[in-house]
Amino acid sequence: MWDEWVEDAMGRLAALKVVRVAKPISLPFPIDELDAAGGKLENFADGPRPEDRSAVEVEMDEFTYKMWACGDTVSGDEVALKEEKPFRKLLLFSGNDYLGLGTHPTVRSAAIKASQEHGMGPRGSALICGYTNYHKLLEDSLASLKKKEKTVQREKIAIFSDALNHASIIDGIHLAERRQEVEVFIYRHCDMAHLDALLSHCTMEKKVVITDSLFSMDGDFAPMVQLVRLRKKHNFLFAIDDAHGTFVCGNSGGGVAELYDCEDDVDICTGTLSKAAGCQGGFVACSAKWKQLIQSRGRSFIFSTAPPVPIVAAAHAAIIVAGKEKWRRRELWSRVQEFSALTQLQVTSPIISLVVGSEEAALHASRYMVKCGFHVIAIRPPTVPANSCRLRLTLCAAHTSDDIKMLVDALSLYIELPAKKSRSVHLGSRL
Ligand SMILES: Cc1ncc(COP(=O)(O)O)c(C=O)c1O
Repeated sequence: MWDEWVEDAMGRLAALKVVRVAKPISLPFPIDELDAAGGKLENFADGPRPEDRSAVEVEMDEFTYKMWACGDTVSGDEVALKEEKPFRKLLLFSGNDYLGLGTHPTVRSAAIKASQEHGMGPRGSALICGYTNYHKLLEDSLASLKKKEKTVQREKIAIFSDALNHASIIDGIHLAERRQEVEVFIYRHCDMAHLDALLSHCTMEKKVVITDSLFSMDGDFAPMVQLVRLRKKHNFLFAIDDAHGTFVCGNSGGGVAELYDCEDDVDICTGTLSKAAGCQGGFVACSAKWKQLIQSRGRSFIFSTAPPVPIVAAAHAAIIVAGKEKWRRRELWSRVQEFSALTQLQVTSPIISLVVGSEEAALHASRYMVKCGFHVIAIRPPTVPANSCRLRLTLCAAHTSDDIKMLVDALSLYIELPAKKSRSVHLGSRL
């Protein structure tokens, strides 16, 4: 059905002569899959190297450290970055670079080489002059990772969105609402009975279900199996935001749909290159038909400058490294298991949500952790609902088993054992 509707929309766009296609620009240095870094895409390893640690070791100047540890707010303006200032070493447990690829030598050299040869271009939107052979190569790599094709709505659309979806989805829905193109139905977080009921009562023909695949704050997975079952029953377009799953989940890093073996049941998969790819930017993996429609109608694509070539080259290199260095995913999931075993908490992903309750309690816990040498952030409203303030920890392949033990030691002052059953962990009242 959706294929026919997309074809129909394309037909209308063609009649209006507003179908757009990006015309690739070939940059002077030809690239192919083995040569995107300007040299060979090599320098792979079987396990962690000393330089991997730079993904999780950070320093904080004494002033900022004291302000954080004492609970004062710091604007960042007061900090004079003088070399002689003492710096505190902290272990980062709050980033999203899950595989530590942002600091990988191959990714670095791809960006360096591309910036030396092409600068920060292309400085134009993809439809104008911003679609280079680097962008095409990255697109094709992402399409094969996600098993998708390379490559004027009149009726309203019903959008069904999980209550805890990411802000970017909510903002996208608001934009569509303002254009009076959609009717929105919010279903309770991961509540498939609620979603089923909403779908059953909806008489609109075109239905879309959109969900985070791995929720960014709670670290829980969308119920993919049940969602696929509901898709068969209600014939909706199934869209997932795989920002935290891409490169992290599935044997080949294809994401949450690969993990649940349902890639063909996901119609549209969005993702980011700023988390486990360690770079910047995002993508939409979809069919060739959808790609055409998005290229012709997607306002943020049409009216936005294309990403700079060095970032595109680095992101492509990151995909190659993530495919070759499978140990990174193994290490990451080992750290998840170790954390789970040491705390006896039911942790299911590298995002660990320790719900504290009040804002003050979360800030207190974060201050305590920084004093112990861990960069751990308190998450507060509006990011999460009031009274479910939390510490959000993220694990990385560059963390060692000892890092996890030290982290758990520091947290153990606060963690109530045995674990609560829920995926979000509640800290003890000492906070
Ligand atoms: C689920 C989800 N989607 C989208 C994004 C946006 O990604 P980016 O920061 O690359 O724009 C984020 C980032 O936090 C996210 O968590």
